[in-house]
Amino acid sequence: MEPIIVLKNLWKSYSGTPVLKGINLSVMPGQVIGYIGPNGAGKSTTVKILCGLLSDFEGEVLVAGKDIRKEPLAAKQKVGFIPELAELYETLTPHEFLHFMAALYGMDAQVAEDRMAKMLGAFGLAGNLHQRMDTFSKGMRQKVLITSGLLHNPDIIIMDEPLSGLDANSVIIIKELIGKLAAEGKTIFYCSHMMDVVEKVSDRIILINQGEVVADGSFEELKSQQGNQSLERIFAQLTASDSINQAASDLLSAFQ
Ligand SMILES: Nc1ncnc2c1ncn2[C@@H]1O[C@H](COP(=O)(O)OP(=O)(O)OP(=O)(O)O)[C@@H](O)[C@H]1O
Repeated sequence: MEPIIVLKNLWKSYSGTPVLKGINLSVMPGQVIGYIGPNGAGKSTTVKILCGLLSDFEGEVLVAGKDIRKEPLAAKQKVGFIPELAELYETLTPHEFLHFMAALYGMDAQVAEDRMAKMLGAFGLAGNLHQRMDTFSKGMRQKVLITSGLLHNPDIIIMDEPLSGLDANSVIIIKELIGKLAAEGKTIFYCSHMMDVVEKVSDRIILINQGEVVADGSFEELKSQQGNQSLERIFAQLTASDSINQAASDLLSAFQ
């Protein structure tokens, strides 16, 4: 089996400052990757490159066997992106917005219609299909974004903090959905700071720090390497430059 995502010696700089420093990764179809790292580690930059939103990088990126720079449209057809925050066209209804997205992907309108009805129904939004999204709560918007990322049935699903704003029941639905999508052979690239969720849903965890991979393996493998700790502890051990307790005290001292 061929890897579905390949990053070869990926470097990316902003104004001459490198933020990704030679990332190498091979992801096999059906894997659920938990891509984690501290603020500013380079997660969103990696995701933007994978989605074809940034092209001024060095190295090679293959998505579903396509070079993302040479064949961006063919690669993007295979990818569904669920961002944490996105510009939704708020004056549209989910029905209008999702049909617009479906048309961009060249989907059959009836297939899109049936899928959006089922997906929004599963999220409890069946009654909101024709309501303008400027009246929606954060969680309702997030459910529309998730639907939009999955509507064209992509082989690769890239999620950047997809649970942001979702209530507890919806979080459970998404966690279950990730497992079911992977069982169908979909590849999930899941970026998050929610360590408990990453621990549960991922079968491979990649930890980056300052633009470099510092750990790569299943949760069990990371635990055996790092001394049987929670993912939160492993994360802190591999990425915190200063004591976390000290940082909390320093923050508090600002009020004294
Ligand atoms: N458009 C930009 N111009 C300049 N610097 C940028 C730009 N976007 C990101 N950076 C810098 O690149 C580094 C990596 O940012 P990135 O957004 O990829 O991190 P991240 O791991 O997603 O962080 P977070 O967890 O906070 O979302 C940071 O130092 C950030 O300041």
